[in-house]
Amino acid sequence: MNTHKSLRKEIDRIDEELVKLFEERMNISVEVANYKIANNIPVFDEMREKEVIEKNVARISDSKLKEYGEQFFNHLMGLSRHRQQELINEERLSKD
Ligand SMILES: C=C(O[C@@H]1C=C(C(=O)O)C=C[C@H]1O)C(=O)O
Repeated sequence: MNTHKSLRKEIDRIDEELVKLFEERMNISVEVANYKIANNIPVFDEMREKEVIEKNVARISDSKLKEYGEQFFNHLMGLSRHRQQELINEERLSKD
């Protein structure tokens, strides 16, 4: 197999793991949304998001990747918040 092909195979293997973890994380976020709905808690928690970024960026060993890691987590949490808001909106509509 040529190098490009074999590297893409490695990326495919990593993506497969990422997708599982992404789905798992988003499903937990849905559970958090249900807790927030039941307890009337806002979706966005700035302090928690700062903690998540700080903790995880510190885990990245390559200093050149830290900025990318920060963006990755910002995007990930943005999607998580978006999904939570979608559920909250659906819940509100179902009560109208
Ligand atoms: C999942 C939560 O909701 C939001 C999304 C977060 C995340 O995806 O990690 C973190 C904080 C909140 O802004 C939470 O409050 O824990």
